[in-house]
Amino acid sequence: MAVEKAVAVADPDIARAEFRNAMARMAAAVNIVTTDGPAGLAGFAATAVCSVTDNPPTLLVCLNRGASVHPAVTQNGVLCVNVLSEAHQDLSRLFGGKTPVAERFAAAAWSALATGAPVLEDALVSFDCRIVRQADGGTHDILLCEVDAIRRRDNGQGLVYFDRAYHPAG
Ligand SMILES: NC(=O)c1ccc[n+]([C@@H]2O[C@H](COP(=O)([O-])OP(=O)(O)OC[C@H]3O[C@@H](n4cnc5c(N)ncnc54)[C@H](O)[C@@H]3O)[C@@H](O)[C@H]2O)c1
Ligand SMILES: Cc1cc2c(cc1C)N(C[C@H](O)[C@H](O)[C@H](O)COP(=O)(O)O)c1[nH]c(=O)[nH]c(=O)c1N2
Repeated sequence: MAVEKAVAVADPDIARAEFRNAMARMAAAVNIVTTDGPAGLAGFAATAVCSVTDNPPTLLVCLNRGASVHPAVTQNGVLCVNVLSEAHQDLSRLFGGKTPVAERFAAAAWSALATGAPVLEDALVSFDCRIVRQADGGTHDILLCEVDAIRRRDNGQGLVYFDRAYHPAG
């Protein structure tokens, strides 16, 4: 095993950089989180998504307070977590960059389930959610999301983000 350095992270700037380098070594599923409603249509690429409990079915999503999508997501109070397949790398790049909203959504086909948040037609699975609580995570808001509806397909490989690059999960 190659041994790497251990780093103390007292300096905040070094801590941030070292934390990001460390997080780059944590493989994560890639999702597109969408919303629609009175505050408008929006969507962003997200890896900070995980399961909280199955009773009631609940996910958490960490959303940067400075993101352009933040007002739409939090004011609409609904979102859909669309889990991406290996075929969705280009779509993820669109939703993870500074592309205008209309251009992001024009690149794929969408439908809706219970909340009206856009459901990606060929997602591996889509969790249609209501935001039931919002916790303060500093630069990010931690959104606790109860699942109202699920759509799943049983074929296709996942998409993983690791070492700042996309990889097929299988
Ligand atoms: N949780 C997040 O907010 C998050 C996650 C992944 C990527 N991003 C953004 O996507 C862009 C490209 O990311 P990258 O992975 O190629 O390189 P990067 O060096 O910016 O990030 C490396 C890793 O650090 C974590 N990270 C990055 N920014 C973060 C933030 N603001 N808060 C908490 N964790 C963060 C993520 O796990 C990321 O994969 C950057 O602008 C980054 O901020 C944000
Ligand atoms: C692979 C990957 C993963 C994530 C992101 C990016 C990328 C490339 N981004 C950033 C988010 O997608 C980005 O803020 C918006 O899409 C574009 O920024 P604006 O919304 O225009 O500010 C991101 N942002 C966030 O608040 N929570 C997250 O979990 C993630 N995860």
